Amino acid sequence: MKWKITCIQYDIAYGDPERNYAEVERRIERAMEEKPDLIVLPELWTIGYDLTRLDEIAEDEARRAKTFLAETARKHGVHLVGGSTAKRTAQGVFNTLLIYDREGSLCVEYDKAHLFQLMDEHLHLQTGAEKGLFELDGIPSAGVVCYDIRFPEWIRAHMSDGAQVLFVVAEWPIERLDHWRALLMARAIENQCWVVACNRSGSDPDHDFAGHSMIIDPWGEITAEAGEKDELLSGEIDTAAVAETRGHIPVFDDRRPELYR
Ligand SMILES: NC(=O)CCC(=O)C(=O)O
Repeated sequence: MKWKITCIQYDIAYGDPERNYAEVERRIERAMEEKPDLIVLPELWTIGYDLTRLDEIAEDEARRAKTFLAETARKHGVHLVGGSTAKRTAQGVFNTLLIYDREGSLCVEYDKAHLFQLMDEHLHLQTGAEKGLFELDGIPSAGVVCYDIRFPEWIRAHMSDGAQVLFVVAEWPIERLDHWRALLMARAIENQCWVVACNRSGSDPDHDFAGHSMIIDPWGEITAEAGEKDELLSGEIDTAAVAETRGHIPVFDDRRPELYR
């Protein structure tokens, strides 16, 4: 399967859902001029990291984001890795990644599993406990959120279940740009999978963000990479490269899980 992918890297308005919905709608319209098969949005694109006002700006059961993403996917006939939003539930607020296929059907609702203490997530959010596995056009895929990429065992658990493409949505600060690039490349190389990572650009009151959304092939080569500023980053992936790479160095056959305790 070949997919043309566009990552919408932009400067999320802090704590301002109205502005963000309008901005993302406009940017998706613009991205569609290139007719991608799949569009990716960043982490917490509805509110940014304004976690102290979640009472006001988190969405009950992520209803608004779900309606917007489903309708947008259907209207444009595009798969939407719809970034994440702050989802209010009876158990508290989750940082939730939503993925829709081009018919507007929900493929996966993944709650970020690892909360990033440096950005106070542990004070305001709940941890998820389910994997972000799904299929698009019959391709087994996985989606995770930002800090999750620092946990290779979590990503491996997805890949051992057969995923071939890893989608990462993020708000990753600039001071750890070298970690962002190295971790994404490592996840691609060790799992012999495509990595499609969409970060935000710009700043909020506490952080400057890195941009550098990227697409990495199963050999670990970066095939597309954005700069620091707002950008529509486009690239193509061919999922046949996964079987080729896994056939060349059969890491998954050679694993010795009985040793890894
Ligand atoms: N939003 C996040 O999870 C940020 C993670 C991060 O910056 C890191 O270094 O890890």
